[in-house]
Amino acid sequence: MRIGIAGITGRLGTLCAEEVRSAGLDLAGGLARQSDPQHHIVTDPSELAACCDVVIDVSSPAATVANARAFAQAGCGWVIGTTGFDEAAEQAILEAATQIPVLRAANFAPGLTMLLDLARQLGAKLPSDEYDAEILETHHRQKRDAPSGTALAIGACLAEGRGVALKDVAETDRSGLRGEGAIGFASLRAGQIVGEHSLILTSGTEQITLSHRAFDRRVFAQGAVKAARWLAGKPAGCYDMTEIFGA
Ligand SMILES: NC(=O)C1=CN([C@@H]2O[C@H](COP(=O)(O)OP(=O)(O)OC[C@H]3O[C@@H](n4cnc5c(N)ncnc54)[C@H](OP(=O)(O)O)[C@@H]3O)[C@@H](O)[C@H]2O)C=CC1
Ligand SMILES: O=C(O)C1=N[C@H](C(=O)O)C[C@H](O)C1
Repeated sequence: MRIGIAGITGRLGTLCAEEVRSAGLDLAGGLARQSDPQHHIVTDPSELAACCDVVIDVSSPAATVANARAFAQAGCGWVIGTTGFDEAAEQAILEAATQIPVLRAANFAPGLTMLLDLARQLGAKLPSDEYDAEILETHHRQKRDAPSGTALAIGACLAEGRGVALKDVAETDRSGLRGEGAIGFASLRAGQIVGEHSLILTSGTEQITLSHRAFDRRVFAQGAVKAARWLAGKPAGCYDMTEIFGA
């Protein structure tokens, strides 16, 4: 099975390449902003897609629209770990998923995949007029997007459990009073912290916190490679990490 990595020179992409090799799979090449023919690194996503069964994309939202077109045209699978998309990128992903298999996960870690399901359950069971929901995420100083993709995914699952859409209740600007039923977000950026997320639900009489801490970025790379192996040859559509780790 031939795997390509978009963002191969990055923090996560480098580790994904190592995991592909150590799983005995064929690392067909990579995509970055600078080509490097000696290491099969190209700048054109069509060139990468032409030699891959699946591409693991851990690059940048700026690359997503072009990647979507190229991968859909070539018919290769697309595992998306990138976060921080705008509306155009979201649309491009949905369109691509009508033509190719797309597995999208803001977080490839097994524990976090479980946490998403727990968030959905808590949303369904703990009433939003009694339990205030806050999501706190902490990452390294190089991270560009906030809230993190994982924080937004936790919020979306909690909102789903509550029977509302996250966009209607998300609060990222914390000036003024918190809204009724709001899901609040807070972000910290410091040092080399790999990734920490907490969902905190607080009533007048108790508090429950679900927390996840990734202390080795390899947990994401391993999940991404498992996802790529699973996705190869699947029908077109949208998939997520519950296919790999259950929930
Ligand atoms: N799903 C998950 O479990 C995880 C997701 N992530 C997400 O993965 C993404 C990458 O994170 P990280 O590795 O830390 O980031 P880095 O900045 O370290 O790496 C980004 C990579 O993408 C490439 N790149 C950037 N812009 C473009 C572009 N316009 N076209 C093609 N390639 C581009 C860079 O190439 P160059 O070197 O040439 O600049 C580099 O290889 C982020 O969105 C992050 O949130 C991160 C960790 C876990
Ligand atoms: O940029 C990162 O590093 C991470 N990004 C993902 C996110 O935005 O949720 C996942 C992980 O927490 C690390």
